[in-house]
Amino acid sequence: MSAMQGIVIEGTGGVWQVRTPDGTMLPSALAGRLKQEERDFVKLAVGDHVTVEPEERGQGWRITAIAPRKSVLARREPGGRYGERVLAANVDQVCVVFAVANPEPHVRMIDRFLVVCEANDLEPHVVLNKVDLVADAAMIDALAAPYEKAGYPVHRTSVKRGIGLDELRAVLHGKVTAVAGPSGAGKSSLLNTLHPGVALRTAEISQSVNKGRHTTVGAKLIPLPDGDEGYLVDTPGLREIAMWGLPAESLDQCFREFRPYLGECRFQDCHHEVEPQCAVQQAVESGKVDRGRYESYLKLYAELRASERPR
Ligand SMILES: Nc1nc2c(ncn2[C@@H]2O[C@H](COP(=O)(O)OP(=O)(O)OP(=O)(O)O)[C@@H](O)[C@H]2O)c(=O)[nH]1
Ligand SMILES: [Zn+2]
Repeated sequence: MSAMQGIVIEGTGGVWQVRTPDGTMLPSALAGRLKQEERDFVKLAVGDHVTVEPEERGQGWRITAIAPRKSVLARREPGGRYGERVLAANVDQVCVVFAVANPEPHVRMIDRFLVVCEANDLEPHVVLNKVDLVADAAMIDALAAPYEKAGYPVHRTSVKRGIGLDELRAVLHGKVTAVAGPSGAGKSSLLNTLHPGVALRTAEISQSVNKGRHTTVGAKLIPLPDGDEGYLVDTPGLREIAMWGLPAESLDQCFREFRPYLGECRFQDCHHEVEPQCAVQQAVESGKVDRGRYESYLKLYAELRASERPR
């Protein structure tokens, strides 16, 4: 047998499960040469695309090459002292799932999570679930509007009535997707309806910017069944990626709809708070940027600044 290509879907105790395109699982160990080259920031992670070769003796496989990553889901350490801890590589997108009712959606929390996605270069999809619980479609449209206006895809779904499920299935198809959202939003129900048998340890979104927990997170990739070629990222702690280490100064970049105005402010180091001739504030005044989104920015900016102050 010769070299094969695959994707790392799980790792425990130095044994990595590499899945080939036909679904075969190859238990593999990192080749000695790669181990030596390995530094904190290039550690093998689930989602890595690798080349494996059969061991000369025995039945195992050796990982002999790691392809360059196109994205990294990482937890930045406060102050950046220990570099990043990579939870998963090559994650394509995040489905941020909220219920339109029961529990009530918390829009500031949606904004917070979109910032986390932007900071990690992950493509967010907003999923508004339980649309069966709100009879007034205009209310749902009002909830979706700021996100649609900012350029995010918004999907309206109901597990109960079977609304929007084909659309969401198409979003997951062929992609590596992380799913996040508050408890009770219907994440498990959605995934189980789309792909029966798929179970995730989904995570609640942390209310606080920097209040992450130092627990160990073993992420896994779950192949979607039925030859779908997509994967779900299973991590019990998406809260771990929070916004640790995100400099307050780069928060404005994480509000996608602000970007056309950045650099247009009078002051180069404008925080878009109270400064005169601020292009972002002007965009809010003229209705080009949603005021609620801007208020989220102000709140998160203040939080990030507070956490940067020396103790
Ligand atoms: N009416 C209605 N109820 C739903 C819908 N989707 C899920 N539910 C219900 O909402 C409750 C919570 O759903 P879960 O799928 O457990 O929510 P979750 O987001 O996985 O929650 P955690 O596991 O706590 O993170 C369950 O009682 C579901 O039956 C929906 O589209 N409409
Ligand atoms: Zn400004």
